[in-house]
Amino acid sequence: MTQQRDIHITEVALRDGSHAIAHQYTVEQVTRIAKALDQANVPYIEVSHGDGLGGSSLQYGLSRTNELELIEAAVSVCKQAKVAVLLLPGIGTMKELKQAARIGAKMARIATHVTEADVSAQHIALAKELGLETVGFLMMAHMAPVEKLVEQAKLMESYGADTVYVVDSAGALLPQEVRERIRALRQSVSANIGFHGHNNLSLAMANTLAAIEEGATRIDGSVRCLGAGAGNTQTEVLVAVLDRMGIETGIDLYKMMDLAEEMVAPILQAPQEITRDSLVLGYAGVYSSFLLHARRAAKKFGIDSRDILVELGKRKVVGGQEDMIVDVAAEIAKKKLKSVAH
Ligand SMILES: CC[C@H](O)CC(=O)C(=O)O
Ligand SMILES: [Mn+2]
Repeated sequence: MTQQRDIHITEVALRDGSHAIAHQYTVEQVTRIAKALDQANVPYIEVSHGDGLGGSSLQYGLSRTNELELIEAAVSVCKQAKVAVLLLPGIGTMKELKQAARIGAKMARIATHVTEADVSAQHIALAKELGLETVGFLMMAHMAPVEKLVEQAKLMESYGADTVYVVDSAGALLPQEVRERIRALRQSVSANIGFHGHNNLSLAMANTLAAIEEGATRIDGSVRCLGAGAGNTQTEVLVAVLDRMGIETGIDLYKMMDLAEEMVAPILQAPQEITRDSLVLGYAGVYSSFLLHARRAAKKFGIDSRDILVELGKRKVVGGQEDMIVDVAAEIAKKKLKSVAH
């Protein structure tokens, strides 16, 4: 089934959504959901641990099921969709990327902090060598000025990335800031431009539309918003909105609505919504995937998770520094004890 598409959507519920369910996907769930997404004509379906290939660990959260089994399951039921994998150099390795390609992944998204594109060079080169469609994924895009983002995107393009993404990992960007970033990239790189939003400030949809209006053609969505923090731009809603705008995604809206309601909603222990914690992520500019870790640390030390998140924001902590969450929580608890003693 080929169709002319104005916007190419990558569905991330089976990867970013894994954060929201503490990486507990089963083969059965992934098979059912991937099959339904494929039948709804979604072009790309990302499957990996929430922190990318190799993420299953005590630091990032143990997966219930080996991600290679999940990827294999998705590949086995996709007739037209391409299965994508995410890889953060340092968490995932070349070996895992090769394994993913061997079992049928067709797209690799290589993610780095927005100022560290240089660490993606070898992984992007390997992905191209393996014949994968390759994306450079610049995370925490709110933390760098526009010129820096452009410089880093150019690096990824020079390594061979077909597409470069602006990733609003903290859900902290405002629509005007998204516009500036996408516009600047459009003027400076020839690669496709993509946008990945988080809904911590309830701006994922507005930011996604701003990105599209400025020329982004690769867009991430997640069924029922399933993703870290308050989740991502809701795919089935995005498909409906773009349809109203006369923008073609090639995706069957009713099929998306049905799978969201019947397959994804029942997996969730609680609806994906903007809670006080996820709101603080966007407000303080903290990595969305820190949310569950901060909640656990808050419980352990008997403190408010918002205090941890605000402090992490002040210290500009980035992905890979998850161990800081417990350190910060311990410091806050100590200060609290001292102030009670005085
Ligand atoms: C830890 C990887 C991260 O979840 C990637 C991503 O989706 C983001 O930065 O938003
Ligand atoms: Mn994300």
